Amino acid sequence: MTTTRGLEGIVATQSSVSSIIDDELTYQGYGIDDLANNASFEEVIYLLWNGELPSQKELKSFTEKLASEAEVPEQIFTQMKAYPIEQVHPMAALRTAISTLGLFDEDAEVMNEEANYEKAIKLQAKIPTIVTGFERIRSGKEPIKPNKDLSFAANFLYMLNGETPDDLSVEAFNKALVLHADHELNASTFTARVCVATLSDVYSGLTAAIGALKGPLHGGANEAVMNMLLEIGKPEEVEPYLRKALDNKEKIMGFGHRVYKNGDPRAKHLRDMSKQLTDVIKESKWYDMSLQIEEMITKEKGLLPNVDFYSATVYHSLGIKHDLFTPIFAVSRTSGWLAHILEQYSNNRLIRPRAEYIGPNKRNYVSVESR
Ligand SMILES: CC(=O)SCCNC(=O)CCNC(=O)[C@H](O)C(C)(C)COP(=O)(O)OP(=O)(O)OC[C@H]1O[C@@H](n2cnc3c(N)ncnc32)[C@H](O)[C@@H]1OP(=O)(O)O
Ligand SMILES: O=C([O-])CC(=O)C(=O)O
Repeated sequence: MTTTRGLEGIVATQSSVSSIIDDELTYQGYGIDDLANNASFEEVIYLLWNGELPSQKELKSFTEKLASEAEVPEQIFTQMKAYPIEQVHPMAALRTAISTLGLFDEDAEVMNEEANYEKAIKLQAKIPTIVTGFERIRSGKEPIKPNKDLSFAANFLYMLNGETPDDLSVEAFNKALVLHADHELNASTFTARVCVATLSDVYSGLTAAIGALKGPLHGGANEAVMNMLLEIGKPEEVEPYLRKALDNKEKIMGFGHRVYKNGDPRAKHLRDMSKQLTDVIKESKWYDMSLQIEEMITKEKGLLPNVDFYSATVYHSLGIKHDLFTPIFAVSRTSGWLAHILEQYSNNRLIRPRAEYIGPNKRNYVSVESR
């Protein structure tokens, strides 16, 4: 038996949802640059789940269906109000809320293609309401009901802040959602597939995926990037901070990638948005510091920024609290997780690899009195 640490390079499944070939990312064959520059997030969800971009008519009815499912059972919010809210990370709250949501779906255990697609719609529609509702509750405010007349991106910002967002914010947020929607067999998507490959239900798959995204080596890195920038504080501190971190062999959040060795194709879009948005809020120092960090880490370690690096300053510029960055990643990635869950069900086989045993040799039990 040979083991491959972290399953690096192992091809564990076939998928038509998204591909990374020669450092190029596509969703169902459409290049990420094309989608990021042109598509609405609603179109991307439809594409990931159906394999084709929607016609105008299909998009209209899909968008209406999503909007009609956006409210959540009041009990979700009642339960949140009972959490020890000041110690609860929003990703932990989201993980619990998605699991709880399953309790209120009478079809949670129904296992057929149509029922699973319906559950996908419900989950994608409700996750923004949950994330924003939690933020409102912990800020001592009431959750805001979804507005059916707004796009997915605009409605998220509206439910978060209680105001109709400006066009630039909506455009930037929509682009961020498109860029984060899917990414082949990343750790959280693999987690979702492993879970549902036991023929467990969609809610379990999504709950498992959220747990995997939460960690700082994966989706949690975007919050960690902002924490690093805050800790550094000002441009002149970048060099000494990084020098110390590198000397201590610390990981620099937002850099490196298991698959991309020549750079993450999503990063340039986020870098451009970060420049534009930090200028708008007159806090260009965050962008300048990010560039400085990029230059030094690339020069000294040969590492390039991943999707999490510049998304941090994009979300910060949109006035979003830093511990909501990863839940926002989850709102977007739910579309990809669900596409993979539906694909897994459609051609399922239990996922069960082997472990190379490195424990003690076989030995005999010794009774507790003789130990
Ligand atoms: C959406 C996403 O999930 S994107 C990734 C988000 N995560 C991060 O940004 C966290 C920081 N980055 C990392 O920890 C890693 O680059 C990962 C987890 C993304 C990829 O990890 P792996 O493919 O396992 O690479 P691994 O951690 O083995 O790194 C290889 C070498 O590069 C170094 N390295 C990799 N990333 C970094 C980093 N961000 N900072 C400093 N050194 C790094 C490692 O220390 C290691 O060096 P060594 O060979 O001297 O021990
Ligand atoms: O693919 C990965 O390993 C991590 C990543 O970039 C993502 O999930 O978007």
